[in-house]
Amino acid sequence: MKQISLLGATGSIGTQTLEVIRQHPEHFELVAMSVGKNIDLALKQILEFKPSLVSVQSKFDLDKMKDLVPVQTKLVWGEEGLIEVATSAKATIVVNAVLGSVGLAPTLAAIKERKTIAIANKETLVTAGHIITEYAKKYEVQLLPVDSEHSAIFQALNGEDINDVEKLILTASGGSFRDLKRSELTEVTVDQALNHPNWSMGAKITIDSATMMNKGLEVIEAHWLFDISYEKIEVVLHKESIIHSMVEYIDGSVLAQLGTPDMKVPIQYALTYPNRIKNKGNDRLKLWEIGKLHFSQLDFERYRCVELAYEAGRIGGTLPTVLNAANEIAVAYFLEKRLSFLGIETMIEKALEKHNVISRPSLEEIIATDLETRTLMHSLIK
Ligand SMILES: NC(=O)C1=CN([C@@H]2O[C@H](COP(=O)(O)OP(=O)(O)OC[C@H]3O[C@@H](n4cnc5c(N)ncnc54)[C@H](OP(=O)(O)O)[C@@H]3O)[C@@H](O)[C@H]2O)C=CC1
Ligand SMILES: CC(=O)[C@@H](O)[C@H](O)COP(=O)(O)O
Ligand SMILES: [Mn+2]
Repeated sequence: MKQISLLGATGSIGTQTLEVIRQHPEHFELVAMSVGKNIDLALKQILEFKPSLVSVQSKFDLDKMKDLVPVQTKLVWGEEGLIEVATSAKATIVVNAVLGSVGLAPTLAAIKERKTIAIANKETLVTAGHIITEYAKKYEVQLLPVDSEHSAIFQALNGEDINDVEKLILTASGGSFRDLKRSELTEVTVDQALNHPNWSMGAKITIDSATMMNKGLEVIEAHWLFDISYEKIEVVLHKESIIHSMVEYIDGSVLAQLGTPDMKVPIQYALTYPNRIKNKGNDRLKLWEIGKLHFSQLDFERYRCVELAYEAGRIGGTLPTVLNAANEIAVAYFLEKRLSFLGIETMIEKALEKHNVISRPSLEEIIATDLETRTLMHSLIK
């Protein structure tokens, strides 16, 4: 039995994690969880899973909920609440499915308590990958990828020496606008952007897929998770999202992980690792039904955000922090219809240009850079 603490229980990854737990009560128990603002869903989840600790984003919501939860459920709130959930003494594994760099502090706190981390929250690795991986090494904690591409690579690596790897090949669907030319992107709407061809996900990552910043963030995520240089990370367009990613070894062998686009598969693998258990609920891959798989080379001019992410990753220091924070703010403005689709990358590029990079930044410098970038973005966009 594994005791799970789940950050971001009300989100797309969070609810799918609960589905995996629901399907395997003999293997998993939810002991703690955090939510943001969706307290209606949170209350249902609390009544079903009976975690002993729950964090909500605001004190206001905590006060609204306190008479509605079982007496055994302790309620906490804010960043301290997230940290309390991430470090819950009852948990052995923390699933980080929260959105954005708010996931950084609880992840570090969980590592210090030697919890295994199943990490979906890529923004945390992008903003402070060197600190997370340094802590993980120091406290001998395993970071288990949940992101589909990184789970695929992790499975294809299967413990092989990273020095035997020629390159990692991340697959990219191309997102909602993959059939449009760059000149056709000027008028696209939020609703159109939210219509991902293959995956049903939270709003922010769906927009990231449309700009392909998602793939850029994933390149940086792969760099940190697998300790590999950017020169050895490649992106290939694969519109079916059936091959979730590949590892090319130095002898020319290429190992891929395939499956229907279903996040419950990598979530379950992270929870059962190093073992596998029967997946009771997913659609199995029937290649004869799909018939053909397509691949094409990435055009960096069409997908400018991927280029920006490679540049930020290669330069390193505080630049990935700026990339991530600028992207979080720009996407939020786009979702509020206060910034155009192409405005997202224009604003990110401005923030990157204005930044004086600090190399090997401390945690304090990362936090300060994140905040400064958010402030700058508000002033640039408003
Ligand atoms: N969705 C997917 O299929 C995939 C997602 N990922 C990554 O997983 C992470 C989560 O994505 P996804 O599930 O789509 O996102 P969602 O927006 O669906 O869910 C985000 C979760 O985080 C909570 N949350 C948001 N902001 C805060 C905050 N400031 N404080 C506390 N809690 C907060 C939300 O709470 P509430 O809703 O209650 O406000 C919700 O529970 C992201 O990093 C994403 O890139 C990676 C691969 C695939
Ligand atoms: C499910 C998942 O891992 C997402 O990150 C997905 O990869 C998005 O797809 P694209 O970024 O390839 O459109
Ligand atoms: Mn992914």
